[in-house]
Amino acid sequence: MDYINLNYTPNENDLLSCMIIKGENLEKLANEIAGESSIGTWTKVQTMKSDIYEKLRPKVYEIKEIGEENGYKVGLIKIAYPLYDFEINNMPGVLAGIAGNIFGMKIAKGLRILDFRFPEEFVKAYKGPRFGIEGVRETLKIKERPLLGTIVKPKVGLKTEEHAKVAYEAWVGGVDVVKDDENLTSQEFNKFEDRIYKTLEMRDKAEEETGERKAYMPNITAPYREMIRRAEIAEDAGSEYVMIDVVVCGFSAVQSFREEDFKFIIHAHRAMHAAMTRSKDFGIAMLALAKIYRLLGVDQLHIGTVVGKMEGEEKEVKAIRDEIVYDKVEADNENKFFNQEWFDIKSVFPVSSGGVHPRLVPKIVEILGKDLIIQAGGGVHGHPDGTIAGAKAMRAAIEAVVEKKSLEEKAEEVEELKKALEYWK
Ligand SMILES: O=C(O)[C@H](O)COP(=O)(O)O
Ligand SMILES: [Mg+2]
Repeated sequence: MDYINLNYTPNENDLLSCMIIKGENLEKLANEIAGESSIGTWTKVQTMKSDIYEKLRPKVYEIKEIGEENGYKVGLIKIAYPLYDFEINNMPGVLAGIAGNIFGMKIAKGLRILDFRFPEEFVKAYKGPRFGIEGVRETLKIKERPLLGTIVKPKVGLKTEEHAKVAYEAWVGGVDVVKDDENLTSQEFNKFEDRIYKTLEMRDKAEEETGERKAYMPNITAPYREMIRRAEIAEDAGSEYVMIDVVVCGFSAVQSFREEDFKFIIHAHRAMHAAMTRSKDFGIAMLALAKIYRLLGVDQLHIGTVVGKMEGEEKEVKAIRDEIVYDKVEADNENKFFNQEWFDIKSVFPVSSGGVHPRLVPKIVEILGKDLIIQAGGGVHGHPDGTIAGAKAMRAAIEAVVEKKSLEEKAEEVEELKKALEYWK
């Protein structure tokens, strides 16, 4: 079987995949990757028919040697798969092919998927976000400025009443959205059912007192049926949002959840993504995952901060932002390897979270723009004067950006910001 065809020009209906591979012989490796991810195996099989080969075989249409590492060749390859290979609206099934067995092949000394190009028919088979940036802004009645979020801290341990009180303080201090942390689910000390009602009660109180829209993002991460049960509780309690740890819950759960009848804004936390995205040798780039989550239909997705505590370089994080925000994305051959059209699929609100505090806000907005949800956990609840002061300081930092003032200038007006700037150098 030969899947190499360097003269092939991808058809607009092909699903394309781009990856960096490492091995002794790039052609041989690319050929095996193409086969293993579609119709091939390690040997010729008597059951293969010529029409299967004709209709379903992928084509490796680009192989570019880009270097050498530990005696192995490193190359960038592109593969085109005919859509006929797939059940197109079954994301787990599709990934079992194009991002399945191939990572474990002995012959591959490195294999990192950088990008996919999803063709029109494929894109249109998915729901995409229900709300997108526009819908979220409309719900929260915030037109232009970045949204301010916080994560209740400590991550786990607060009792339900304490959790609701911290949320309340964050809201009245100026936070728009309060979320559970990724590892808070329904522990003994803070049961989901109690937490959601008590926290939403506090949301209502904060809305009344501030005259602003406030929202809570309860984490419904759990085995799927329990996730649904918790979503029903969230619906009953009057939450606009649910939060899902999308990587650990899995592609099947995320796709299914979006296909349910709920009308929630879905906040996607990406806990565990780095197990797939961080290694330069093996894995899948966050950009490729982000495109998948946009198709599946999350409304908000953590993409990184560049300047905060989590790994993620400026160009990469910006490229991820482009892929989830814009309708048409052009390849830059550095992080984005394909032009991608999103047709009617809505945008996803990018979320910058992890190690954020007021001093970092101007830089984050400079890099990623105003269509952003800026979240700070430690950067709110770590303020020397507590949560309300921390929320005020973060909100003032966002206002400074909007008003085109320096943080120092704004700090002259807002004592809490001044203190935060002194505390977090
Ligand atoms: O879930 C998150 O995004 C993190 O918990 C952020 O927390 P931090 O602002 O304290 O880093
Ligand atoms: Mg967290």
